[in-house]
Amino acid sequence: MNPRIAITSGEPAGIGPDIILSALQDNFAAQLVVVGDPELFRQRARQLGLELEIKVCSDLAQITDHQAGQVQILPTLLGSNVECGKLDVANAPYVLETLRITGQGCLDGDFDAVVTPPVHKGVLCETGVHFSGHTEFFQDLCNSPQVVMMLASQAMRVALVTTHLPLKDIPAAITPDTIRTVTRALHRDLKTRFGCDQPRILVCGLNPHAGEDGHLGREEIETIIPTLNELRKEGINLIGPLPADTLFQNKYLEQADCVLAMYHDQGLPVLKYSGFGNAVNITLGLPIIRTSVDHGTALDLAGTGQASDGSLKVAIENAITMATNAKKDIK
Ligand SMILES: NC(=O)C1=CN([C@@H]2O[C@H](COP(=O)(O)OP(=O)(O)OC[C@H]3O[C@@H](n4cnc5c(N)ncnc54)[C@H](O)[C@@H]3O)[C@@H](O)[C@H]2O)C=CC1
Ligand SMILES: NCC(=O)COP(=O)(O)O
Repeated sequence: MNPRIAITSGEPAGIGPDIILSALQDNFAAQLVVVGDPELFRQRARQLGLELEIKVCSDLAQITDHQAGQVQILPTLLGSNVECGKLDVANAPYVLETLRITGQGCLDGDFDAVVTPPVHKGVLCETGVHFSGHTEFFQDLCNSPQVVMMLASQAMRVALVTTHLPLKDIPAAITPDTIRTVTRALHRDLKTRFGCDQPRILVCGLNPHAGEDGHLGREEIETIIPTLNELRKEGINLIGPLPADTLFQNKYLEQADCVLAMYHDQGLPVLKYSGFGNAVNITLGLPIIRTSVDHGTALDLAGTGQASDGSLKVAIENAITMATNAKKDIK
C-alpha cells in the first residue's frame, strides 16, 4: 500500500496554495491529502486558471491514491477570507491548526509523513505564541529532545547546529552538549534515512577563519574542537572545523555526505545559491517524517502563477521515499 502523506496549506495569502495546486497536477505514488480549507483551494485554482478536481474527504477512509489533477482535502476552515499577498492574523490559528492536525496525525499513525509549504513566522507570532519555525513547532509537539534542520539539494546537504536564533544568541548556544546531540542525530539519520554507511560530516567553524588559532574568537579552541575530538572517539567521521568561507568548494564537498554549519545564515545561503527552488528541508531527530520547501511565502507571487512548484515536488518525493523505506523497515 502506498504511504499516506499529509500536506499543510501553508500561509493562505502566500504561494502555498498555488504550489500545491500546481504540483498535484502531476503523478505521485502515494495517498496525498491536503489539510486546509477547500474554498481557499477552489478560489486559488480559479484565480490561477487551473482545472483540478477538489475532492473533500470527511474522514481518513475516503483518502485514496493520488491521481494527477485531483486534490484530496481534509477540511479545516479559515478564520477570514484571503486576499493574495495580504497577511491576516485572523488566519494564523488556521495555519497552526493545520500543523497540529498533521503532526498529531503522524504521531497517531494516520499519516506516514507531513509535507509543509511555507508559513509566515511573523504573522503567527502576532497571535501571541512564539513561533520560530516548523522545526521547533514539531519538536515541541513530538516532545523531541533534539532536532536538526537539514536542507538537501542536488549539490550538497547542509545541516545546522542552531536553527532560528538571533545572531547575538548563537555563540552561547554552541555548547558541547548541543554539538554532541546534533552531530549524533545527524550521524544516525544519515545512516538510517539516507543510506550513508559511514557518514562523513564536514564541520564549519563559528568565527572567521575558524578562529585563526584563537586570534579571531575562541569557540573553536574551547568548545568545538574538543567536542569533535570526543565524537571522533565514538566512531563519527568528522572533518574540521574548517573556515566556512572556504569549505564550500568541491574539493571538500566531494569528501563529505553533509556539511554541518553552526547557524542558519552560515550554511543556507550557499545551498540556496546552488539549488534554490529544487532543494528540500528535512527535520531530523523527530519520531515522524517531515519535509518542506526551501523557500518562504513569496507574498509577491501569490495568485500570479509565477511561483515555482519545484521544491514542493522534491519535498513530496522525499517524504514518499522516506515513508516507503520506513514501512519496509517495519515489515
Ligand atoms: N518553510 C517555511 O515555512 C519557510 C518560511 N519562510 C518565511 O517566509 C516569509 C518570507 O520570507 P522571505 O525571506 O521573503 O523569502 P521568500 O522565499 O518568501 O522570498 C524570497 C524571494 O524568492 C522568491 N521566491 C520564493 N519562493 C519562490 C518560488 N517558489 N518560486 C519563485 N520565486 C520564489 C520571492 O518572490 C522573493 O523574491 C518569512 O516570514 C519567512 O519566515 C521562509 C523560509 C522557509
Ligand atoms: N530557511 C529555512 C527555514 O527557515 C525553514 O524553517 P522551518 O519552518 O522549516 O522550521
